Amino acid sequence: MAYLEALKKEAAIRAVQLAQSGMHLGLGTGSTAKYAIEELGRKVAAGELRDLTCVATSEASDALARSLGLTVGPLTPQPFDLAIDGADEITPDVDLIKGLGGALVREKLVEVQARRLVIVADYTKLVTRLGEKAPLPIEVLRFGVQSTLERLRRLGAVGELRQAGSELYVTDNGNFIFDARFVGPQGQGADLAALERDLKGTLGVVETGLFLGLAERAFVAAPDGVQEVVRR
Ligand SMILES: O=C[C@H](O)[C@H](O)[C@H](O)COP(=O)(O)O
Repeated sequence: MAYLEALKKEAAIRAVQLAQSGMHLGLGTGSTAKYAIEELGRKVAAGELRDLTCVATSEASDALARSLGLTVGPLTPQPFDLAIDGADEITPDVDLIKGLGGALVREKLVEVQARRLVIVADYTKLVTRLGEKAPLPIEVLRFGVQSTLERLRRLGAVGELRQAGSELYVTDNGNFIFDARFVGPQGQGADLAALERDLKGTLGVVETGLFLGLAERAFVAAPDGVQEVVRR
């Protein structure tokens, strides 16, 4: 475990090398993005980076960044320079599943506005096809959730509402997360862009953890070094 943590940190440090003084940055969420925020904090404290402004993708990342002296503000409509975030699955085209940390909605809101979205991860996140290892997190409204789940089941989704101990997990936005796998025509090999459209068109669905065509590259740390996976 400690070894994987070292790899995650190594990937994060590589990505933070892309940050320059004066940039407006998107801060990701999760155990790997945390290392990137810590490295940004370290560089700001050491005077290696100046005049950064940041927007965070979760309450946790916002609090961490502020505790390290980073300037964090709200998401405004202007595009920004660089977002650094983790992922749960990464394909060779840098398509992603995100959201096992529960932050998928704010991550997507922030990261669609980034000129560059750079992913940081360890090698266990690499897959050939999305859905190989991870479920697809789908954020759903609490109101009428069983009706929403029924609509999702009709699209071929099977899964569970995420738990946090004995309670249902609640996102920063006050919603639930359905961790879905897909059977039937929407299963392995499905047209993921079409699946995304179907899911987004489902009443009660707020957002999905499919991040297709958004990331520019991923820094993926493996025992033999950090590999860069670049979108083709
Ligand atoms: O909602 C959480 C995010 O999408 C995370 O970036 C993702 O789950 C990866 O997290 P970790 O780096 O902890 O594996």
